[in-house]
Amino acid sequence: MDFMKPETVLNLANIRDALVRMEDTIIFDLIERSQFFQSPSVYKPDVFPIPDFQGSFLEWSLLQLEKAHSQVRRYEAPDETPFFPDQLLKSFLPPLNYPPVLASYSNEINANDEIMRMYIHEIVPLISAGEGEQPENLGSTCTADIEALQALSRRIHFGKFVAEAKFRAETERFTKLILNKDVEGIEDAITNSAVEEKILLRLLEKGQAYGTDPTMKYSQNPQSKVKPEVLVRIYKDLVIPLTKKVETDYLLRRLEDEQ
Ligand SMILES: O=C(O)C(=O)C[C@]1(C(=O)O)C=C[C@@H](O)C=C1
Repeated sequence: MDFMKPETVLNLANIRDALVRMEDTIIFDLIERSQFFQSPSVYKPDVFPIPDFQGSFLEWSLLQLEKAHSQVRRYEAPDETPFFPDQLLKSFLPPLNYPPVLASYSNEINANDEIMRMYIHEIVPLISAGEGEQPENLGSTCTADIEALQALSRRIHFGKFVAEAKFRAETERFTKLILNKDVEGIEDAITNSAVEEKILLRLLEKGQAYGTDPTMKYSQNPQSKVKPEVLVRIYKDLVIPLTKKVETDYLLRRLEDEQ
């Protein structure tokens, strides 16, 4: 899909292809993070004497990166959602002027606080190499976290494109549901259980393939770095439900643009 060509962005098959590719990035990022211990000091506020900053080492690191990336226009792209939208810097490059494909309020749909909470409290304990601290790996842990968080955020906020494509395909049906503020009805309308099942099955296969050394496949006990069942659980309980929440939050406001 090409963000300069709106028709390619709102094609549900293209969107789903992009989501499939993002699985690979997410799995590899989680595998990368899994070699380190939990290291709670990365996530607790005010553990380190960071000058002029109150918050965790991870928050500080991610903010520095977002400031730098905002200057190379990362957050002008409609598929990138910052964790610190109020603290970005202006780019000295000319603006990109992507043709609008999403509703005018789409930047206000930002699930990154929830993604951060879910990642720290649910995903990190599931995938880390052990509990406790690894002081020599604070930086590597934190950069692995940032990669994983950004990949998860991009995937989950892709729900906006899915929602827009679905709204355009069934405008009348969604208009009724939105006017009735029928959250359950919207959730039902955006759910495609067959697609979800396919994703979970594919994750199981990918987890078995990517997480192991392929030359060891005939050995008795090839070790997965992140257990395939854990990947499935992360998607089933966290990634897909949050994607659906982004879709629903986006759709609930979708008639604002029609007025
Ligand atoms: O592919 C879709 O139709 C989506 O809405 C995306 C997604 C997902 O998160 O992967 C979410 C809800 C559907 O039930 C199926 C899949």
